[in-house]
Amino acid sequence: MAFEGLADRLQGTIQKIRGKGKISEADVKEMMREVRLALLEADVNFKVVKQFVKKVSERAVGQEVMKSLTPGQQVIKVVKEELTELMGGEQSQIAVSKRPPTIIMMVGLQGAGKTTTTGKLANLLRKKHNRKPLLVAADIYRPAAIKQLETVGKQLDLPVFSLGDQVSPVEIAKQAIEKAKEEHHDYVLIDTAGRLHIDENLMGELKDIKELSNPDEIFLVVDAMTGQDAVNVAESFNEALGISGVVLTKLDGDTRGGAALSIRSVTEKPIKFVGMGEKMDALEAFHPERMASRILGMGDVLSLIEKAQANVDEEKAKELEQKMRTMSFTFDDFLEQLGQVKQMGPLDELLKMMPGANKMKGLDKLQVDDKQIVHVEAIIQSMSKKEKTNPEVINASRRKRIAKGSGTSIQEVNRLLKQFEDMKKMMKQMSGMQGKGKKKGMKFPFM
Ligand SMILES: Nc1nc2c(ncn2[C@@H]2O[C@H](COP(=O)(O)OP(=O)(O)OP(=O)(O)O)[C@@H](O)[C@H]2O)c(=O)[nH]1
Repeated sequence: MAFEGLADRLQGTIQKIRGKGKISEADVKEMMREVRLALLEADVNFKVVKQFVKKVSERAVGQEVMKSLTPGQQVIKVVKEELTELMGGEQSQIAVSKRPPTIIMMVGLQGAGKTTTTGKLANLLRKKHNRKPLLVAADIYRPAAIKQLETVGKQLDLPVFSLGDQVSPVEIAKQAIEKAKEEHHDYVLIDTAGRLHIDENLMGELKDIKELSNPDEIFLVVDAMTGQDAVNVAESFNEALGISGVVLTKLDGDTRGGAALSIRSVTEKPIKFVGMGEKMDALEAFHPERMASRILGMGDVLSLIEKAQANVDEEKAKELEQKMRTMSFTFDDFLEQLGQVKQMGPLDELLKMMPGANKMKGLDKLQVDDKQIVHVEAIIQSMSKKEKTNPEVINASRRKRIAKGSGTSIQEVNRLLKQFEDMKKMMKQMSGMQGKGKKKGMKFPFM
């Protein structure tokens, strides 16, 4: 899991001071020593670490007193705010040209994920922003690169502009932009050549394309797994070409986090998007504050909610809520809820966004098994209508029949019945609590 070591260490440090009613300078010093180590271990640039620790220390010692927080919580708040700031503060938006098409140049070293990201970004622009992007294959040095972009285009059902590998990239860009104007594409995404390392030829060509196409954005794609190398690459590209933002790929891997935390501060250019997997929908806008929460174990609840909103039918959600309140929740509802959760993506990914998730030891190994869900579904489908509505009628012989019918075991049937009972109890507690204004952590009912 990305940021795991950093998250563990920072959360350990925070745990120590969380409840403290008083915090001395020595406490802050001690804490800052651990924060410093945690950041260095996560491969964050040492200058960045130094500045960060200095800022947090100053603010933590000279805290204005807020009544609603304990001193321990105030220090945590400072750490979170500064982490957010370090990653760019506000979420940064993608440019929109006043005179369409908006032109985006995608640059980066080979293997960083440039071509994949170009496809993902076009997909996002179309799906989320209702745009009509044109993809441009301008990497003529690696014939496979053109094919790769064409494959991506086919997969997404998006047009790809290509003139083969005998025409110069500058000419390709020029003609692509003309075509985009004619055909009313509002975004042009130019996939430029990548090399194994930065050299003058590459930069020269990129500068030529930049000069001709006058792009609204130049996105540098870097691989988060390469840590400080990614930061150095960003610095070089920015100096030579001037970039407008960074896309950090492979954040789904177990990167220590150094690149994510250093790039903004070193290059003064924002991280705009993060790649979270190989699939074409695995690109997310980068939210510094959410990322900071995630690192500090406060959970990325907002992203989770957004994901849920994108996938859950609102009408149905309301209906479900009503049922939960009136306690008329049945196994049929449960089945439907399972279906909706499944649409949100693999369960272990969702779980990782929950507050305290990286405290749950072995979550990575746990691999919340989507197969398990299939079993649960099979069990429910083997129940009669009456059993689904009134599970208390399910006696021993019915359990045997259900297990047989669903190809599972009696133990599994028992477990599900028990979980369902527990879940109903929990719902009762929660709906009872709402009136009193108390909060309790939500749990995935069937975990
Ligand atoms: N896990 C994961 N893999 C990714 C991500 N982004 C890209 N990849 C993978 O990284 C590999 C390289 O991606 P490409 O898009 O081919 O790289 P490129 O930078 O275009 O390389 P060139 O075309 O050679 O310049 C591919 O196997 C991608 O599937 C990501 O966010 N997560």
